[in-house]
Amino acid sequence: MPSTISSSSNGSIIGNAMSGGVDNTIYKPWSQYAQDRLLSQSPPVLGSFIASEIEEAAKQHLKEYPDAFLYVFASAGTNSTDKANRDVFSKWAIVPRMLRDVSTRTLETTIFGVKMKSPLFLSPISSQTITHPDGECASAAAAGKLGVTYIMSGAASRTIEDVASANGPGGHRWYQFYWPRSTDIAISILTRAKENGFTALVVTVDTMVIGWRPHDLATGYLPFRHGMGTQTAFADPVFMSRFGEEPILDLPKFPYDPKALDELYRNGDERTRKIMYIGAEWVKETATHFWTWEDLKFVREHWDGPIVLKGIQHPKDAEIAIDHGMDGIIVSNHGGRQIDGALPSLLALQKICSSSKVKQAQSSGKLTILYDSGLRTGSDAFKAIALGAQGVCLGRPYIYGLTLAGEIGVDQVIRGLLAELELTLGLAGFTSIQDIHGKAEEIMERM
Ligand SMILES: Cc1cc2nc3c(=O)[nH]c(=O)nc-3n(C[C@H](O)[C@H](O)[C@H](O)COP(=O)(O)O)c2cc1C
Repeated sequence: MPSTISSSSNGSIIGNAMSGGVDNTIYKPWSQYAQDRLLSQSPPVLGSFIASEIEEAAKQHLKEYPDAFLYVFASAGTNSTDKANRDVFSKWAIVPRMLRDVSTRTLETTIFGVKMKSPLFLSPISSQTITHPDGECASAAAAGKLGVTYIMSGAASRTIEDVASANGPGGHRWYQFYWPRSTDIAISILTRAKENGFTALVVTVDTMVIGWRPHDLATGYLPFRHGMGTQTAFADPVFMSRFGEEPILDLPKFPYDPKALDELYRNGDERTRKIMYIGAEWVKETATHFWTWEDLKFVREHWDGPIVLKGIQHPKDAEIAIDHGMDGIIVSNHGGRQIDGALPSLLALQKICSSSKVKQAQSSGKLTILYDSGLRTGSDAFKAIALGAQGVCLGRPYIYGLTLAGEIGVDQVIRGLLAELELTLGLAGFTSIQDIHGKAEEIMERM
């Protein structure tokens, strides 16, 4: 195996020396990670590369806080949509081609005019500090160092400013907007996101209210109640001025203990009472109103970068998004956390990408399509891209990496998935994402 590959390859730069006019930049392909692991004498940081084993280890790790694990793990109702999201990947099989020179491979792609090292995004996930003390800052840091785009949740447990700083000056970051009803607060949040280098806005359209999640309902687990996952609001000067307060930056940290906080509340602890009161006001701002297509005009007026709707499942909605001048969609069912018994998201992707209006908008560069929900492996990413996604979003698996090991745990999850994607690409006979994009009919078989 060659130890270096051409400059068109992806991966991280491990050296950058100019000698005699020759650029000796050495690129490390993502698949080098597999080589490194095979030669390593030590186990991987997460103990495994198998998503289900890492999930189990995260469950064990959080055994003193089972509700925190279940908040991440569980979905709506009977978890049937979550299961369907996984099962559907096995309905498509990759049919590899042989004897092609695919020794130089790249995962590079360009999205909204920005060249990216890979088509991977980290899905917006709220309240990450319930699983690890470093919360979103660790995930954003790992993504930033590996050139993966970090989508920050509007319900994060760290500030916009801190997440941007952890993601770093060269990091790619998008902001996911949970839309407050008050115009002045909405504008303030959008302005802060813009000023902190978030280049695209993700508007989540499938979570106007939280779905029926039996585990959280049975245990009364709602981190936002105690300010966990509301740091965007508590750091916002416009929102806080409504209560005559300065921004509050030290909200509950890991380990998040709802019972202890409730006890403090009952005992009249002034600070806890204040946080719980303001937290409840924020929930009223963001989780009680169903926005409509017409309302998107407001977002367009106040955000001058690309806008991406997250949670689209119906081809007609994808078409309406085009009519409303949206720049992209994330085909997602929120990991099955909103509707039990819903369409598996990969099937939704196939249907959406079969619409001629969508195809035309995508090929003319008007509409970017990302995939989300149930993605666990590099092979899953290959399939979603072959079905028409330009990029893929990873959800729960990186939170389990975070739970177990903070930033280096997220790093392992990302590297593992991208190494597997690059290997799968080559073993299937292709050298780039562009080779397989939208080619499902030629390169996969429906089972
Ligand atoms: C604990 C948790 C919190 C989430 N928070 C958000 C959020 O704040 N905003 C959002 O758009 N999606 C949120 N999601 C959904 C994810 O962005 C993504 O759609 C989902 O995790 C994909 O499913 P998967 O993890 O099974 O692949 C959350 C998901 C989980 C598991």
